[in-house]
Amino acid sequence: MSTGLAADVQSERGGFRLSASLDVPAGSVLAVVGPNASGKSTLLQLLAGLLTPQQGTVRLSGRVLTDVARGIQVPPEHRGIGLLGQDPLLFPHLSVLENVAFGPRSAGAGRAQARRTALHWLDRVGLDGLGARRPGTLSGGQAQRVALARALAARPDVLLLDEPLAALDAETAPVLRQVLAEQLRTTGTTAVVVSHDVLDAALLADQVAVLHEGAVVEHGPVTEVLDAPATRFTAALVGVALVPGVVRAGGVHTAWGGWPVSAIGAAPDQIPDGGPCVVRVRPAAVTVAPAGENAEAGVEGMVKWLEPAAGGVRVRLAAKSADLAVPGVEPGGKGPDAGTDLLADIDPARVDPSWLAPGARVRVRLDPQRLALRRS
Ligand SMILES: Nc1ncnc2c1ncn2[C@@H]1O[C@H](COP(=O)(O)OP(=O)(O)OP(=O)(O)O)[C@@H](O)[C@H]1O
Repeated sequence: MSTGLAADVQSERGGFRLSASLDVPAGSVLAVVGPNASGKSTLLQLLAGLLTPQQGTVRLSGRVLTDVARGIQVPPEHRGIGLLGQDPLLFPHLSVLENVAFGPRSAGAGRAQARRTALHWLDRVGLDGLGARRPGTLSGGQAQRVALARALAARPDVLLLDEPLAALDAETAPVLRQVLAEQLRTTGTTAVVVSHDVLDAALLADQVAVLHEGAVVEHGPVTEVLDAPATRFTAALVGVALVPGVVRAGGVHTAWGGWPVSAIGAAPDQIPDGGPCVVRVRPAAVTVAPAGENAEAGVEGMVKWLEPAAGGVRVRLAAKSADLAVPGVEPGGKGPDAGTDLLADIDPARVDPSWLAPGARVRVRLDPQRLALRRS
């Protein structure tokens, strides 16, 4: 049966407070994304019934699973909720096949039927032929795949997945992401997927909730939230910079340069003259060159650090000099991506430590056509 999950919970454990309200409509997938220690696993434990909140309720299709005020806490095994945690927790004394057949058997399937179901799921996760092995003989990634097959084979009303692809290598993760996406879609399973990879949210989920320090800071359809992050936390997760600026006399002024409002690709209708604004800058809008090159174009910035990125190197840039500051513009809020830092992607062929290294001064140019503007 397809079901919907609704929770409104407040929890405190070891000095960490979580307060979250979410609604996962029947048959839809919610991605919960956020940095380390933001409370993602805690939230799943509260939904699964492994943890009791200090206050709040959890309901599944109108059935009360948790209601602190009424003293109701349905135990995990009676919730109709399957949890695949970061630790695969396979039964060590059972074979791989028996592990996967466990759910169907518990749900009343006969031995032969449960075996067929288990073989099907082992095949789907690319582990056919390993059914007779014991979990102790598997690699970490293989064990994670068995755990995924076991979770899928049990066909719970709601599936909670905590970083289901984290232990998998770069070749296996996309294959299993696809298996998972297909399974969730074709069975209409209601699911909550925790990840700090926004790709999981983009490919698996309908809705996304962004957690930061135990609070939901953004919640909405995946395409909207990831395309136009409203908070710096979400922007940091999707690799977009939110640069503060001010609109004056039809122009936008930021620490990274100024442009006529009309030149900006996606501009809102009305920002009053003198009004603060936020310019959304994707890495693709940023060009970086050695400091001496094209001195007339762009502004100077400083390389903070470099990291590998898909198809190149991602650079974090700081607007270092004081003369880049825009008078009257608040330099930025709090958080991991506060301030005027930019991200840029550089083709690996152009990466040369003689000009591109932490601390180096570089020339930075933004393409106004690729920027988006909104009120602050
Ligand atoms: N059993 C526990 N007892 C006390 N505090 C805990 C316990 N488990 C987690 N915490 C704390 O709760 C906070 C949130 O942890 P949680 O595991 O929910 O975060 P997360 O977003 O899932 O992180 P990660 O991405 O690193 O898995 C952290 O500060 C953590 O130290």
